[in-house]
Amino acid sequence: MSGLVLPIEPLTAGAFAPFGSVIEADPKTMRLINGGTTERFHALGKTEAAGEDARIVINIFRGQPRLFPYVVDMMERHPWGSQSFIPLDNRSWLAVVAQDEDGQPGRPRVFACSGRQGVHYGRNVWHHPLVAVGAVSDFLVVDREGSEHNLEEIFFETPFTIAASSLS
Ligand SMILES: NC(=O)N[C@@H](O)C(=O)O
Ligand code: NI
Repeated sequence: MSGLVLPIEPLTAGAFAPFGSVIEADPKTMRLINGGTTERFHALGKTEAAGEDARIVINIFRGQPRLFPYVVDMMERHPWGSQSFIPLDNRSWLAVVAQDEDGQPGRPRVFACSGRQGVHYGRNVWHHPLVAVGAVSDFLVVDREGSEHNLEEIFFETPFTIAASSLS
């Protein structure tokens, strides 16, 4: 296996806070609307789209399942906007993020996301492209479209490995 084996951590709002937010039906965010017939879990992610002609777009990403052990050899970030991933198939998946260290991604952290947990990556936060697990999986993806180039990729000299998905 290539390089350091990365542990898989449970996704919690606190652990993920340096990278963005967790998109889930958290009772602390809930407010009743529509005459009490609907629970609104409010502002789970604060989208950002910078640049003259920038706008937020809503997409569906159909991800092929990654094979494990999976080699994390690169990270990316979007300097001009945020990016949010919400699973549509109620299938567990992995979110891989890293702190910025002088313009480079630090050691990646791997979070196990349930099929009812999405994540919101803040603007310019290092992350690995979508890591679907187990089967082809659809995700609702909310991110930024605009004229500026919105993708920065860094490849590690020494890659990391996710040994096996310990997802149920
Ligand atoms: N390229 C693209 O839109 N996908 C990545 O940004 C990703 O994070 O999966
Ligand atoms: Ni991305």
